[in-house]
Amino acid sequence: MSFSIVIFQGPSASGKSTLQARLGLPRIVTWTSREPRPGEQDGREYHFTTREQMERMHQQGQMLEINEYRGNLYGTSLQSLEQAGEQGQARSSVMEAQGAKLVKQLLGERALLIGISASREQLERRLAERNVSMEEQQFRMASFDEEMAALSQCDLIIRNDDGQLHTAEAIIDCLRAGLG
Ligand SMILES: Nc1nc2c(ncn2[C@@H]2O[C@H](COP(=O)(O)OP(=O)(O)O)[C@@H](O)[C@H]2O)c(=O)[nH]1
Ligand SMILES: Nc1ncnc2c1ncn2[C@@H]1O[C@H](COP(=O)(O)OP(=O)(O)O)[C@@H](O)[C@H]1O
Repeated sequence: MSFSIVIFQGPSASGKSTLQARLGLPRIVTWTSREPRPGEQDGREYHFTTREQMERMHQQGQMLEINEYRGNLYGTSLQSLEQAGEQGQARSSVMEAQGAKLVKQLLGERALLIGISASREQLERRLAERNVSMEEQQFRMASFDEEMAALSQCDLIIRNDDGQLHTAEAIIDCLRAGLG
């Protein structure tokens, strides 16, 4: 069996982007209506756009999935899915739980859902170390319980607690060898 898409899900700061980069598959750049954060570039972290534009794209059938998360829309366009890599090559994406569930329903066994977990205390500390404001930290932690509960829908859950990064990376390296 071969996977078309590998999706990382889990709470904020659990290490989804870090492990996605480690996997090394072409990354799908998704769309969001949220404001870019300092240092983020349009077309690199996300395609930044308006809520109206995303809703229009959705109505026109251009989106694989679209979901509201913490007050903003996030979604994967069919075009960005096609553009991410060569035909037949698996791609990777990071999604919140509802979107990941939808893609799994749509693509079935062609989608591999990898959940990343870590404790609440550790995630709060990681966010604090990233110079995120207190308000933003609370905002991002608001979905912690929901994201942790939704790990049960994953095909595989990788623990990425403090001190576990090497093990988590070693698991990803095994997957990379298998996907290559
Ligand atoms: N459903 C869905 N979720 C997405 C998509 N792109 C990003 N996300 C998720 O939206 C959530 C919020 O992302 P972001 O605003 O970057 O904040 P952070 O990951 O908490 O720092 C994360 O769980 C992302 O993985 C997408 O195309 N569809
Ligand atoms: N096992 C770990 N122990 C300590 N810090 C980690 C670990 N894994 C990731 N980090 C750090 O936590 C922060 C959040 O990681 P990131 O991959 O951006 O998370 P996410 O994409 O889930 O929001 C980064 O600064 C990253 O270097």
